[in-house]
Formats: sequence, structure tokens, C-alpha cells
Amino acid sequence: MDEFVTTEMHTGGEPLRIIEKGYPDIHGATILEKIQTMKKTMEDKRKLLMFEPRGHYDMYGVLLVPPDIPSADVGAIFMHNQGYSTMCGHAVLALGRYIVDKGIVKDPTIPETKVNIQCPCGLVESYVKYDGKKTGAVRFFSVPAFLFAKDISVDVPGYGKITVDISYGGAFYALVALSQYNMDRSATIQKIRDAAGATTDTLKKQLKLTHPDSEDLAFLYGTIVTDGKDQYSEDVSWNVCVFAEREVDRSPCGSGVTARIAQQYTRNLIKIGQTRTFEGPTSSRFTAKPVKEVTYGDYSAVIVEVSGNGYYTGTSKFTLEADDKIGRGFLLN
Ligand SMILES: O=C(O)[C@H]1NCC[C@@H]1O
Repeated sequence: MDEFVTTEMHTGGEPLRIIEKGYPDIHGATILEKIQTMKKTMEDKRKLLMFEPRGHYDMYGVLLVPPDIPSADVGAIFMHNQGYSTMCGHAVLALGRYIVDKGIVKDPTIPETKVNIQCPCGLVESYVKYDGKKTGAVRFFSVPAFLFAKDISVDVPGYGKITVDISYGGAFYALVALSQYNMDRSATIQKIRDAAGATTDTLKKQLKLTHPDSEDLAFLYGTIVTDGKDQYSEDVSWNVCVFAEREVDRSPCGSGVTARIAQQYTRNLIKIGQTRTFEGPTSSRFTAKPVKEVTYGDYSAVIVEVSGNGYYTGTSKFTLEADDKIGRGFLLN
């Protein structure tokens, strides 16, 4: 196995391992085809970098690949404890800085530099604060986000009947108020992880999702447990996103707050231009606002602008010895 070199960042506490060396060129004409190639032939590399002893249960990573949309500066393939995701807002908030700092975008402009990142769900336009020396906060415009279904009743084993909305913010999420599980903010992360995970598992068995562009984008990525404060106000709204194989997002979740704004906009709870602040389990915050109504397939959708900060935490070089069986990646949960 090759040597792997990474730059490590986090956004609101959520890790982002940016893989710079160790993967070959990925076969596929589109990002979604490249993901299929990785699923078939490169799972060992994902496990090596995401799982223990080099990662952990809640690890998150990204591989930059050549984009297939001409206006994109880079393509991004996101990975986690279960596989590959269609969108990652926290990664875009960190990657914006990384792409400018690495000189991948030539001639950066002050006070903001535009970076176009092709995500599996589509092109995400981001703007990186730049003062000529240092990069800072990043904002991005989501792909069209829409409320897929509302008030779905589901009987979750161990939790009873609850009502959920399904919303798309580059990935599909079930949105559930914490009170539906008879919990309040004193609930432990483990309890929230279990309840949200059981909800995702149950819904996956019962619900057929469709996406206007591709079947590869039509799957339930996770459940976001919220404080139920969906009506616009200047108050902070709290949520925890549990995605993939019950992985807990430390940040407020960029695609998740996009999905929440799409839900709120479609339910007439927020207007174009109104900004909300969302807080994740580490108390880190993103802001998000609906900026433009658009039509997307059969959906009335909205473009959402999300803002936040990513930070560098270091660089890593990883190796694997030929006779190391355990070191290929494992998870203890
Ligand atoms: O911010 C986000 O959108 C991502 N964070 C982890 C789960 C999502 O992909």
C-alpha cells in the first residue's frame, strides 16, 4: 500500500482529512462514476484513512479530483464511516480556504476569492475571505434545496410513532424535533445518536426517494434532530446531524442547515434574505439564509447561502506495514 499524505482541518469541530497523496487517478467520466469506481476497488483506502488506528468512528475525509463541470476549480469526493456522501457543507467551508491557500485558484482577489467546487450533488459556488495574506470565513451557495415530503408518520422501534419531514440540501435528511423522542437538551449525544439512527434505519426500509438529476443522489443520508425552532427568529436554533453509519456531525452540518432552510422556506416560516443561526453539538455556529427561489425538476426549490469557518489542525503522513492486519482499519463503537 502506498504512503498517504493529508492536510487536516476542522469546521465547527467536525474533522476534514484532505487526502493529498496515496490515491491513484480515479476512473470515471463524472464524479458519480468516480465514486462507483472507488466503491468497487478502493474501499481499503477509505477504511485505512477513516477508521482506527488512523481515524475514528466519526471521521470525515475528502479526495480532490479533476472536475467534469468546466467552470469548477476542483471536484470533491467526500467519505465517512459508511462510504461516500453527495454533499458536505462543512468540508466546503474548510476547502474554500485550502484551495486558495494552496494556490489552486490563481490570482486570488481581495476581500473575497471565488472558488467553485464540484460536489457529487452539483456545482457549489463559494467565496473565501482573503486580505492578501490570510484566508478566513467562507460562504457558499447550495445546489437547489427542496422539501421532499412533509408530515410523514413513522413508527420507530423503541421510540413509537413520530412525524418527520424529509428535506434535501445536497443530501436527503429526515428532520425531527427532539421532543418527538420525549427528550430535551439534557439528552446525551449517545441517546440522540441511537434515536436518530433508528429513525434513519426505519425510514430507509419504508421510503422511496427520488432525485431530479440522478438515482445515485436519491438515498437517505441521515436524520437531523432539532430543537423544533423552525419559525424564523433571531434566536439560535440547535441541531445534531446523525448521518452515514450513525456518525455524529460535530458542526451544525452545512447540507443539514441547507435542508432545514428549504423546509422552513417551503412551510412559509422564513422569507428570502432572512438569516438564521444554527448551532451544533460543540456549540459551533453556521449562519444560513434562503437567497433565491428556483425550479428544480418538479420541485419548487431554494438556493441557500451558508457561512462558517474552517481551521487547520495539522498535516499527516500515514503508512501501512505489509504484515499489519489490524492496522488496515477497524471500528470500535
Ligand atoms: O456539513 C455537512 O454537510 C456534512 N458534515 C457531515 C455530514 C455532512 O456531509
